[in-house]
Amino acid sequence: MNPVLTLPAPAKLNLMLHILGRRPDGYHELQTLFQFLDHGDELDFSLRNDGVVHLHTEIADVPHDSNLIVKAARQLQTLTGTTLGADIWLRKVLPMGGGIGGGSSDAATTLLALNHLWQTGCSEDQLAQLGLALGADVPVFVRGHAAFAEGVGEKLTPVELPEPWFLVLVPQVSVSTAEIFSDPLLTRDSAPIKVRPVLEGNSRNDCQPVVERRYPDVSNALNLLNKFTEARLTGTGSCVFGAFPSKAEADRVSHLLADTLSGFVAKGSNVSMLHRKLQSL
Ligand SMILES: C[C@@](CO)(OP(=O)(O)O)[C@H](O)COP(=O)(O)OP(=O)(O)OC[C@H]1O[C@@H](n2ccc(N)nc2=O)[C@H](O)[C@@H]1O
Ligand SMILES: Nc1ncnc2c1ncn2[C@@H]1O[C@H](COP(=O)(O)OP(=O)(O)O)[C@@H](O)[C@H]1O
Repeated sequence: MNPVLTLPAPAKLNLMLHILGRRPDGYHELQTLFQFLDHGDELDFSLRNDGVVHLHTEIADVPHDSNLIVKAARQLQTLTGTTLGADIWLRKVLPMGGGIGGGSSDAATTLLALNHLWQTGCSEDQLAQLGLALGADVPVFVRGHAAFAEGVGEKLTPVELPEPWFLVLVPQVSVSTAEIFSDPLLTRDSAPIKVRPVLEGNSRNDCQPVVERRYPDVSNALNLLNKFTEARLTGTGSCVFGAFPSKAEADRVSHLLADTLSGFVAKGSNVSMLHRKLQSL
């Protein structure tokens, strides 16, 4: 048995999300602030010499070849022409369709892991570009630093943010990103804003009113969390989050809400735990 490389795939939060307009291809121009959480999936990678990419873990409603992990691996094979393959296992922790980027993070971890295992020598720029074709959120996970993102999420300016503890509530609904971006009532004309006012807290999530209207469970979660701290939607949801000064305080509120809503407590981090682990290899 070949040695196994085990790496994390952390979640992200969109601390704010403004929609500036719609491009001719239908995609929306955004401004968003990404921070990572010390909480996520975990993947195991083992080298194969026959070029086969085999993900051994099935996830509900996602066929093997549509899984972003498999797609990422194959894209890297195509780009580099390597004849190597991999066996991959996934421990799925992050809720799907939750706006915390699980699929995108799995894809980014796969690109970085296999570039390392296959010794394909791609630069971070090349991997971020490859990742963008898989999803708008993949590049920030490849870069691994908290960032102010523009364009569709690919123009990244690294930022240093406070690293509070977050309580993330997980309403039991999966929100389709495409459905929210096609809603006629979505705000699409927010004025561009500079990083500084964003860091001073002058922001919101433009998707939130549309998601709240369509998903009462999300609206309930926001109302409940708002009783304790300012609550906000991440991405297109369904997850909502609030910041706390300590783990003890976040845990306390989590326990108070536990009968009504599931969730988890995790620390915000400006350097993703994937990159911290890679630096130690
Ligand atoms: C909104 C964000 C914010 O971080 O996160 P999530 O809530 O999905 O995690 C992302 O931009 C989501 O990125 P991602 O989840 O990769 O979206 P994609 O698969 O690329 O796009 C799904 C669909 O959403 C719409 N879409 C997505 C991104 C964007 N900037 N404009 C869009 O109009 C398009 O209709 C697209 O077909
Ligand atoms: N490895 C993966 N993990 C999660 N979802 C995946 C994966 N590969 C493909 N998908 C698909 O991507 C969709 C969005 O996944 P996810 O990243 O978890 O949500 P979000 O973009 O809301 O944060 C899923 O509903 C699923 O159909």
